[in-house]
Order: sequence, then structure tokens, then C-alpha cells
Amino acid sequence: MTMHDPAWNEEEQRLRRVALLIKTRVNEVGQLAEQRLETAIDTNRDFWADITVNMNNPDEIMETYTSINQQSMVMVNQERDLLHAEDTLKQLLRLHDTPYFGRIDFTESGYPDTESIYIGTSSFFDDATQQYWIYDWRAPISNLFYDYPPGPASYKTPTGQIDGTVELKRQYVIRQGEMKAMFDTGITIGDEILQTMLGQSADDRMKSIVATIQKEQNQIIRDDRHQVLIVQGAAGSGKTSVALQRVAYLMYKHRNTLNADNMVLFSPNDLFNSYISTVLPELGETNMQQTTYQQYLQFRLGSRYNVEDQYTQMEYRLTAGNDPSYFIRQSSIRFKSSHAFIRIMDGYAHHLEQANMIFKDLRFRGKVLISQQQLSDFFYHIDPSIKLSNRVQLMKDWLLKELKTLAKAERTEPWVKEAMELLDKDEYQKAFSTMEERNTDQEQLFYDAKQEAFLLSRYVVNQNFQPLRHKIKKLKFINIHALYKQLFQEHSRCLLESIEATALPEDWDAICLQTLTQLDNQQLAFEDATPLLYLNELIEGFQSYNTVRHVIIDEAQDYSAFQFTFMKRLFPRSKMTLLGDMNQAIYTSTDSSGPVEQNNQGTTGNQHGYNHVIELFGAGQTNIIRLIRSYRSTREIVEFTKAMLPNGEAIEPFNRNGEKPLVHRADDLNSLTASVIADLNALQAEGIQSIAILTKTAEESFLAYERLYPSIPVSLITKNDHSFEKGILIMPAYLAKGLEFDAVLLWDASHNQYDQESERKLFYTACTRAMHRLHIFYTGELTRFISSLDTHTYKHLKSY
Ligand SMILES: Nc1ncnc2c1ncn2[C@@H]1O[C@H](COP(=O)(O)OP(=O)(O)OP(=O)(O)O)[C@@H](O)[C@H]1O
Repeated sequence: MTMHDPAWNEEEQRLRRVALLIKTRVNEVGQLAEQRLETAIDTNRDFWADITVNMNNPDEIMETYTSINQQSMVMVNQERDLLHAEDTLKQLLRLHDTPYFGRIDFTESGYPDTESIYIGTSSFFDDATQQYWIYDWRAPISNLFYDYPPGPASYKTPTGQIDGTVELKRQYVIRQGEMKAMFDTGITIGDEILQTMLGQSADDRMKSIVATIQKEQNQIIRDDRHQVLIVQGAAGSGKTSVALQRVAYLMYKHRNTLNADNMVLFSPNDLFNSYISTVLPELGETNMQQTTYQQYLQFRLGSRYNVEDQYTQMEYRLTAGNDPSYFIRQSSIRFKSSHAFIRIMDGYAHHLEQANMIFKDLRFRGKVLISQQQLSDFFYHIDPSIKLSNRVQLMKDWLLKELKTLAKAERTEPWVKEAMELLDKDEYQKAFSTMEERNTDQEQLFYDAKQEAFLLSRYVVNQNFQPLRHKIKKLKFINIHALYKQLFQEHSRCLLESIEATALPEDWDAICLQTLTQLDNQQLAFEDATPLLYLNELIEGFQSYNTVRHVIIDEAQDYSAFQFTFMKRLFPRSKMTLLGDMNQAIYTSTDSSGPVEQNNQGTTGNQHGYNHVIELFGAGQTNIIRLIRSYRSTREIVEFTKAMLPNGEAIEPFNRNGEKPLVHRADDLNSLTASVIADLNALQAEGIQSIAILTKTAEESFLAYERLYPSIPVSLITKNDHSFEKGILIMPAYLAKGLEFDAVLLWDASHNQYDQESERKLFYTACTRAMHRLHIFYTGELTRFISSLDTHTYKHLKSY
């Protein structure tokens, strides 16, 4: 629609009116915020002046206490009011800039009038006109905008369904309060605006998609019925974007019961966390809690073990070559990630209820106070019907009591006397005050030397027993390390083989040997971390986060059956949204082409790769939605990348054209380096700012960096980086998961680098990071993942 259209004029007038109303409100709320700030400062300053402190008798103390309490409450309320005013102000300022992005005209069945609904990032109601000038995009009626073309339509409200007709659907581009463009749209939300948005340059932060959410994406954002929502979506289909919009939607819909603290997002790494960190604040919402699975493992196991991360595991896999232990490790990873291994763990824990628990001697000053055998005897004398974790608690109580008796006996030991004599002035003072706290009868204290010696010996022993008490309270008398090791020892084989519906892999003996060697070196391989923690929880009781009501797992294809089982127990009261793409499952444990899940369980037809999740939560509780439209890359890049997938995936490119991917052969690494530099210069000269050079491994990234940085500014990104800026970045492909760049250059796509079937998904993931340009360099022979493609899907770049 052009400026000459009469509708343009009307819309501009309305926009000006809304802007004025918002401006007026901005002034009002601004003043209110200022007043509240002043009041809060005054209250803070006069805090003690408003309180009469009197401590003469219990009544006065109580009065003083109540007065302090009341004054503190006043301060808390004032601060809350101030924050509210400040938030409203920020929201209004955002609205002033872009008040709305969409409109629908809706006639409700049975009513003559048509109402124009303008949709923006938040609602705006004007008291004077008693009118909603803007509706929040998450309001029930706004659903019409995302779900229906002009014609019959309906939406659900808490009181029931409303039917009617959408007479008009319009989109706006408004920037800094100015109308830039306007389109009347049909079936989908206007291609024009989406084209413009997708044609823009990549940023170092993800953008909100609220104005152009597509119907199939809206379905995911608003699905609130299922316990588990699984989204299997093609690369670039908007899974992450949708996940964040969904968080904003759920926080709006359940604003009385759900807030940012009740929602947790698990993302692949810190780099990704920082990439998405601005989306929710842009929408006026607080960020949910963000973490990575690795961070959780580190939190639980980091003090005891050197816990391997998934990237180190990945690097090993990518660089192992023909290392014979590599195949054992592969098999080990697959098995330890599977359902079968969960059954093994459950069966093993059940067995421990009858026999083979391993404890640690409780030692003090080199002597055994309570031996493993005593611990074991006590444990197996507890009523066998009591479950493992409860028995452990009973044991703890018993041990704490025993320790008291042992401490008494210890007081007469010669070392205690020596320690008493060595107490320095400070310690003596401390001992005295500790005793004073316990002994209210002051006169009895230090009644005579004998009494003093008694009290001091008690103090000394108690102090020295403190670490033991702590150990018992933390259940450190159980030897989890040895218990996990025991699983892999020869004598356990029979037991494991007897566990129902479980077959050990053929190379189980080799897996055992490898695992035991690693554990003996205090190395905890990534694949062992979750099972060890699971065993720990089966024995000690599961630690769970009951206040978390919604867990969102991005890149869910990278989680194994074992990890999902663990997550379910970690968040027992939580709904889950899982977003993933099986074609990007680059870790062995989750590779759906892998045999373990299928062979061991006889599972077939697991085309979406989430059968284990459905089994875990139940089919009735689970909904799977597929997204097949890819928005990130140009049509040419999507056609090229989807042809790499073995099963001929149904992936549809969004209608945006660009250059075909370019493939360039260099004679050797020197000439490859020169070509990459020339290409980078050419891309930058075109104004392309966000460029990633993706390699297979971290070492290769480092080598590429060393070659490039003397000639052109480049930044090396490693797994330890937490954020990145726009520019030329070099990183291994697995770190670029979830990210996107204007241009992607693949450093070396030769047959030597990418040939194994297991590397196909990694290669696909790397190529699908490109929005506008994909340039592939190689030496020697080209990887078969490209050479097997139809040559029309890419172009050869002859020379630079
Ligand atoms: N409805 C939409 N409107 C505008 N842009 C969109 C829309 N949906 C997706 N996009 C854009 O497409 C790109 C890819 O989105 P996103 O990263 O969420 O996809 P993804 O499915 O998580 O990708 P991947 O699995 O490959 O990491 C982003 O730039 C996003 O802004």
C-alpha cells in the first residue's frame, strides 16, 4: 500500500493519535516513577528516625522488633511500586517506538459491528476513551491475526469459543513512531515483511519474531495442553525463536502462577545463551533461567571428578581415526546412553538392597572408628522392605548417634590432652564461649580444674569430629565411586545379564576395561557422568527442583534416552518443551541411525527419534509437531543442504533467493588460505559483516586462525567463550550449533575431513548456519557429501 492510498492517511492519523496518548501516559508514569523514587530514598534515609529503639524489657524489645519489621515492609512495598512504575515506563517507551505491527477487523457472529484490533508487543488501554488501542500479541483475540486469513474465524477465550469473520488483515512496519510500510495480507502473514526481515543481516543477538510468527509456529507457541511438546523442525525453521516466544506467551497466560524463576531453558552452550539473551527483554519479559546440561553436571560432580564435557568427547570422536579404543568408546557411549542402561541401573540398585553395597570406613586420626563391615551389617539388618534411599537416611541417623558415643570415649585419649595444652588464647576463648553458650549455669562453669578439663576435652573432640559429622550428613560414608565401578567388574556380569529385557553389548568386557581405567584415573567420561549421578540419586534419594514448572530443552536431539529419564526426575512437576532436529544429531549417543536404541529394544519406526521420550512420558501426554519450512537460508542454500540428507527430507525453503553455494578447490593449504582471505575481503567489501569460518575440530580452527590472523582481523572462538561480536569468527562446526551468520565459509571440506557417515550430520549442521552465502573450500578430493549431489545445486568457483 502506498502513501497515496486513502487508508494510509487514516492509519497515519490513528498512529499519531495513539502516539500522543502513549506520550501522555509516558509523562504521567514518568512523574509517578520519579515521585516513587523520591519517597523510597526518603524512607531509606529516615529508616531509623521513624523507629523508637527500646530494649529495656521484653515488651519494649518486642515493640522495637515490630516497628523495625513494619518499617522494612513499607520499604519493600515502596521498592516494588517503584519497580512496577519503571517497568511500565519501559514498556510504554517501547510501544511509543513501535506501537503495533498488525491489525485484524473482526465481526463477531450475531453482532453488526466490526471491531478493529491492533496488535503490538503489549496492550494499551486508555482510561479517558475507555478503549483498547493496542492488544497484546498474546491476548486470546490476537490469535486471529496469526491463524486466519480473511474469512470465517474463531478464537478461544476462558469463557468459551467466539466465532465470526475476519474482514481485514493488515501488517505495518513502524519505526521510531513513523509508518514505513503497510500491507493487506492473505493466507499467511505477509511474505513482503518476512522477506525484508529474513533478508537482513545477521546479528550477534537473536531477534524477536513476534510480528511475523507463522501459523504453524503459533500452534507451538500456544500449545498448553500437553505435558510434553516435542518440536521436530528443520534447520532454520524457527525452533529457538518459537521457544522464546512460547516462554513469553506462557508467562503472560499464567502470569499469576508462573514467572521467570519457574522456567528453565537448557541450551547447548554459553555462547548460545548470550546469543538469545535479548529476545525476551525486547518483548518486555524477564529472561527465564538459562543453563546447560554440562553446568548441572559440573555443579553436582565437579568437586569430586574431572568431568569431561561433550565437546571433548566430540573432539575425541572426530580425531580418533583408527584408534582401536575408539570403537569400544563408541559402543560404550551408545550403550550408556540407552534405555537398556537405565534398566541396568535400576536393576543394580534393586540388587544393592539385598547385597553388595559398598561403604567407606569412618576413620579418625588413622584408626577405623566404624568399619565398612559394620556399616554393611547395619545396612542389611534394616527391614528389607524399606527402600534404598530411606535406609541410607536411617543409617545416617544411627551414625550420628554412634559418633556421639565414640566422641565421649575419645575424650580420654592422650592426643586430646595434648591438643588442650596447645590451644592458643583465641581458641581457648572460643572454647570458653562455646561452653558458655551451652552452659547457662555460669557458676558451674570452670568450677574446678577437673570440670574445666572435662569441658575443654569435650570442646577439642567435638571440634575434631566436626569433619566426620559433616561427612555423615552428606552421606559420604557410601562409596558411590566404588559402586559405579563395581558395575563394570567381572563379578557383576552375571547380575547384569539377569536383568530383564537387557542384552549386554558384545564388547562389554572391553567397555568394562576402558571404563575402569578411566575411573581409576579419576576421569569421568561424559557418557558416565549421568549414569553415575543417577546411581547416586537412586541410593541417596533424588534431588529435584519442584518449583520449576516448565523446562525448555533446545537442541533436544543431543540428549540421550538416559538424560531425558534423569531430567524427568530432576523436574518432576514440570512441563517440557523439546525442540530439536534429528538431522543435526551430531553426538553418537543420540544418533538415531545408531543401532543401540533399535537393537536393544526392538524399537522400530522411530522416525522422529523421540520414541524414548514418548515411552517415558506416555503417548497421551506427548504432542509432536513438525516444522518443515526453513526461514534462515536462501532457497539455494536450503536446496543444497537438504540434498545432503540421506532420506530426502521434506524441507521447504522460504521464498527468498540468493547465490548458489560456491565450492572452491585449492591446490594446497597455502593456496586455500590465500583464497579464503581473498573471499573474506570480497564479502566484506560487499558489506557482509557477520561471517563464520567453520572447521571440523578445535585444533583445525586454531590452525586456520594462525594462518589468517596476520592478514585479516579474525576472532577464534573456543568452547570457553561466553559471547561473540559481529565480525569474522573461526570456530569448530559443533560450537556453531543454533547460531547463524550472513556468510559461512567451510575451511576444508575435503574427503579426508568429512567422509564417515557419522560426520554427515556435522557437515549438514555447518552448512545450514549460512543465511545468505555459503562458500566451501577444500584441497585434494571433495567430500562425497557434496560430490554426490546434483551439480546444479552449487557452482564451482574457479579461482580468486
Ligand atoms: N516467523 C518468523 N519470522 C521471522 N523470522 C523468522 C521466523 N521464523 C524463523 N525466523 C528466522 O529464521 C532464523 C532461524 O530461526 P531459529 O534459529 O529459531 O531456527 P532453528 O530451527 O532453531 O534453527 P537450527 O535448528 O538450525 O539452529 C532466525 O533468523 C529467525 O529469526
